[in-house]
Amino acid sequence: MDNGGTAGTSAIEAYGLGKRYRRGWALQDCTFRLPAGRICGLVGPNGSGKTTLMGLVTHLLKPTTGSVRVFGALPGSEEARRRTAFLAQEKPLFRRFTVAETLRLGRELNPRWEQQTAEDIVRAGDIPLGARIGALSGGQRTRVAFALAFGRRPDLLVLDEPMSDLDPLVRHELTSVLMAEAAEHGTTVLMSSHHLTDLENSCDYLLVIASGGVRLAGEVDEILTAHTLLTGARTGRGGPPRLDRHTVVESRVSGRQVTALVRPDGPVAGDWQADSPNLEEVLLAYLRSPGTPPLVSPSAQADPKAAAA
Ligand SMILES: Nc1ncnc2c1ncn2[C@@H]1O[C@H](COP(=O)(O)OP(=O)(O)OP(=O)(O)O)[C@@H](O)[C@H]1O
Repeated sequence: MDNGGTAGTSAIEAYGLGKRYRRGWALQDCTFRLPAGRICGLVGPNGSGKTTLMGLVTHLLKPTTGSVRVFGALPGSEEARRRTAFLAQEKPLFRRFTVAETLRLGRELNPRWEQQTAEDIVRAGDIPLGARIGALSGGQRTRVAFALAFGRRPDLLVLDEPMSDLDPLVRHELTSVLMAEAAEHGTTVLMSSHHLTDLENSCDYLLVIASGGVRLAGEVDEILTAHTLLTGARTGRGGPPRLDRHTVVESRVSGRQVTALVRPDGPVAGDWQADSPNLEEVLLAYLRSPGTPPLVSPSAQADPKAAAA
């Protein structure tokens, strides 16, 4: 992958980041690092602060506590604005504009605009440039919004549930567009979604937030290999021994069978069948078990100096 000379650098570095509204905290003590060039899924229950975090990264919101940097710059700075594109859930496009007029506006507003990239994305969806935005389907509108975002040639693309209103086929197709464009240009993507299978198919990095901050952060492969799915019998001779040594993320009993997702600390003894979990199993276990100690892999650990530089 071409990282555009950004390999090893941080796209986002957040330290103790928090946002409080009158009614209370929307995001608290959020500390993580997103290395440049990654496609990162942002996961959390409703109301856990995903949109708030994206607002802080894109300078739509100001933090109450802590700090955040985008490629080392303050989100409100000229550099961070130039390098960041944000696609909000509502995808604000002018319904009366044609697709061509929409792209022309993108060109006029953005010095780094790449007309060819934007047009290619639109054409690949067989959308006529003369069509009015208001006459497009939801999937076609999302494609035009993607074209606008990628046409800006951002180094960081922030997407708030970009596929939420699309059917599975269009979601699958636009996920491929997103991955191909990001890989070609070395774009870092931070994308919130509740579709865990979509994330499994597109993301190589993961950030899970829930009340109280970051629950999981790091490379998908690292996160998966840190966990084991154990299955054993609940009672009787040879039943599975206790798992005290290990971090038990979640343990469920179904009939006489026990299933446990654990972060093993050394070999697991006893009468367990051990399997590798998939990403959906890990994510669901963490979302259901907010008390589990967080797992932040070394590449996702923020440096307080870099986050506040
Ligand atoms: N402008 C605001 N004023 C007051 N409270 C707000 C505001 N925006 C968000 N909140 C509150 O902050 C919390 C986090 O909201 P946020 O939209 O960031 O969550 P989310 O994870 O994106 O949720 P969802 O998955 O439902 O989109 C919620 O309790 C929400 O009610």
